[in-house]
Amino acid sequence: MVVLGAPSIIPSTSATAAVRRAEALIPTPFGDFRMLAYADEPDAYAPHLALVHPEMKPDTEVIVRIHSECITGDLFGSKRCDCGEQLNRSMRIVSAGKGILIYLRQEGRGIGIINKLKAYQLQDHGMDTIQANVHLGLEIDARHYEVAQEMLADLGISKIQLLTNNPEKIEAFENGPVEVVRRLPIIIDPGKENLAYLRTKEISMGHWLKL
Ligand SMILES: Nc1nc2c(ncn2[C@@H]2O[C@H](COP(=O)(O)OP(=O)(O)OP(=O)(O)O)[C@@H](O)[C@H]2O)c(=O)[nH]1
Ligand SMILES: [Zn+2]
Repeated sequence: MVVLGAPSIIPSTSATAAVRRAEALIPTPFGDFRMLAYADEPDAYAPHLALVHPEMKPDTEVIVRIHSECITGDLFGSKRCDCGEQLNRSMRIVSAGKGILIYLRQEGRGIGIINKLKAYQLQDHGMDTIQANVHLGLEIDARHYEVAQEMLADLGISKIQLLTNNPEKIEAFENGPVEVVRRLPIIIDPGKENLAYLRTKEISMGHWLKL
């Protein structure tokens, strides 16, 4: 018999702003994961998600990807960015390494899908990804990573190997409850549609891309 609301197989160790609200097994082409939803409100529409390998061991240096929502790239395969390919590759790496993928609901570097589409339109008229956000009166990058650290702490994790090319993500972990012991690059070969975007990330945002 399935008992709804049964105790989690992954113990919860904290209850901060990101409260674990629900979880279930999700079989994917990359393997099985437990999907856990974290939110302030019990029935929040867009909770942050953790995809946890069923054999993840919290007392090891867990391989972690912190992925920011990109509906255009992740869901529809847009070639304007590298997000969809990064997501697929991350799931493969995380599955093989018995790690965790955290999916943060901060679409468009935190400005939301409506503003991201407006920014894309400006980019189609010659601005780069930074200039477009500035033109709209928005932050270049409005993302935060505290919630990801809270989720990792909730899962009992204190040391991670972080899959990223973004120096700000590494800095965000300094002095926090979770230590990044190693950075693992996740570089996607550029295509003609995203080369300029990736170059801007490398040159103006300091991403470690070696293009
Ligand atoms: N505002 C804005 N957001 C974008 C644009 N292209 C992608 N994004 C968003 O950028 C976020 C992904 O950021 P990236 O800079 O690709 O990667 P990252 O997460 O910072 O770094 P990595 O860990 O190395 O992948 C997602 O939330 C996307 O929706 C754009 O042109 N404008
Ligand atoms: Zn994207």
